[in-house]
Amino acid sequence: MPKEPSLKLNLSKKHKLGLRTSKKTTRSGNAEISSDKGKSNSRENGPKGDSRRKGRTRETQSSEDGRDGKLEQRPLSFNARKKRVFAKEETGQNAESYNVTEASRKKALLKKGEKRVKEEYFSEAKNTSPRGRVKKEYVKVPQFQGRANAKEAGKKGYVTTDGKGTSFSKKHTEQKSDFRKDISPNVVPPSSSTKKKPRAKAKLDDDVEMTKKRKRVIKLDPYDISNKRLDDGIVITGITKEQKKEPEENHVMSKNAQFRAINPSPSILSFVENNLLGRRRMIEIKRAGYNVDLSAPLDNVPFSTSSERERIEDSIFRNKLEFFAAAKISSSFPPPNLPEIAFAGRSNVGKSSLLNALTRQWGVVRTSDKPGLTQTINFFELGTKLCLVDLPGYGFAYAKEEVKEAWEELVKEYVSTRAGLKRVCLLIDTKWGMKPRDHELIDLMERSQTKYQILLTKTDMVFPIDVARRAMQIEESLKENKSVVKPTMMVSSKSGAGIRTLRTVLSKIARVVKL
Ligand SMILES: Nc1nc2c(ncn2[C@@H]2O[C@H](COP(=O)(O)OP(=O)(O)OP(=O)(O)O)[C@@H](O)[C@H]2O)c(=O)[nH]1
Ligand SMILES: [Mg+2]
Repeated sequence: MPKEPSLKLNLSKKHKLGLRTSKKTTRSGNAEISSDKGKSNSRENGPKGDSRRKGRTRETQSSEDGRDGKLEQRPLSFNARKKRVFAKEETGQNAESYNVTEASRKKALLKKGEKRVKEEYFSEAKNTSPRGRVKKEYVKVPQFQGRANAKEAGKKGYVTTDGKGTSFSKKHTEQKSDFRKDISPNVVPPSSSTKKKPRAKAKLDDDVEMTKKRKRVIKLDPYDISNKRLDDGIVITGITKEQKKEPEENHVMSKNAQFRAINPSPSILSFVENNLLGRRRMIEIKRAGYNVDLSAPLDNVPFSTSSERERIEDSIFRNKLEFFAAAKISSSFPPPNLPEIAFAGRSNVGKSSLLNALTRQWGVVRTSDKPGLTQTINFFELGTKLCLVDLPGYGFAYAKEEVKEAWEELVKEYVSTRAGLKRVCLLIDTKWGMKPRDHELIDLMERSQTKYQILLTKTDMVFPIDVARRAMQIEESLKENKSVVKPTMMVSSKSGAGIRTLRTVLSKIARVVKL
């Protein structure tokens, strides 16, 4: 504090000296620029360069301090530089503390477009401001604005070190004009700075609010559905979760709405009810007289004894189911000695399970919950009357693309060329309905005039009304087809629903057909 009056005196003297002093400082400024140029590379080369820079900063300061011999020598820190930005821009008194000599020297340095010059310029501002009271008064409020300016400067390429950058020179032109204002004692009255303060404070408040908001957004995990605030529609990167989902949901909703709008025919509805198709409660099945302790309980005669249940109504299906051939290529197909009924459909739709359920010989045909288990065309004899053929599935399967394509080609060849093939049961998952691959196969069978019948599977997975709707939907879509055999069958290998009816339909084929 005692140094302050002497410093002011010194500055005013230099102000009067004017041109002579400025010439001197300009020369010294140039000399420093050239020395800086020599060091600029070393600055970029890691800690060694940094230590040199620090050393240089000390030297520069000490030489300048030597001029007035009053300021403390110490290395520049990043924070110190930032603070000095405010000291220069916002504080009138600080500006006054600049002398003209220093101003003209800085002007010359800034023209050279050196980043280092900027650093020094701010360091000078720090050094020329008396430590203590002044700093406390003026640094406090504008600090934020100064930081913002520093950030802005960074964005605009303020720190371009090539000396040619336009953004750099632009910024320095602004700095120059600001600097002139600062050195003029009339331009920055203390009242003007106090007028600016509320605005600065408002901006500061806004900034703080913005920072808070931003922080809140970052804290939210967009994939955390447990976070209720997300469901409330808080903006995440400009789009709410609800907005994001809207088109997709609309699409799904419209499909669902279409499905729900289907009115099944009375015959389909009564078939579903008579066969207890669809998802049913255990108590309902019990009340209807079925023995729920048995596998596939609905493949049963209601209120029957055990012996009655074991007696399959159609004699053909009482025969033993025997595997006799597997084919990976069409040349390995066995000779068509028996009428054949093939089971086709997408992978995992329940083809193999249905063969077991029809014959009540669980385990003869291998099944799996992993799509793609059946990879060859498997031929099963049912006595001497009928041949059941289990085809590999198409669509999604755990197999290589080329392998799946080969299966598909094999299936297509079989259904379109096989002599002795009397019917293809095309299995469709009730829940998912028909898919493009199913339509492909249907088109092929239409072209080759192969008789096919649609079988809805896994009916125990959906509500009875939806079983009826699906059957209605498929019948409507295949109204024009010639090779399709009606009605659409509905079954569940698990509950046994619809199995007895299917047996009756299929055994008729064996009886009617003669090879
Ligand atoms: N809930 C229910 N599950 C079934 C039904 N039929 C079959 N499944 C299950 O569906 C899965 C696939 O059955 P699979 O008979 O192996 O199906 P697939 O059509 O032969 O499959 P690929 O051989 O891969 O073409 C198995 O886990 C079965 O238990 C059914 O009617 N209801
Ligand atoms: Mg299978």
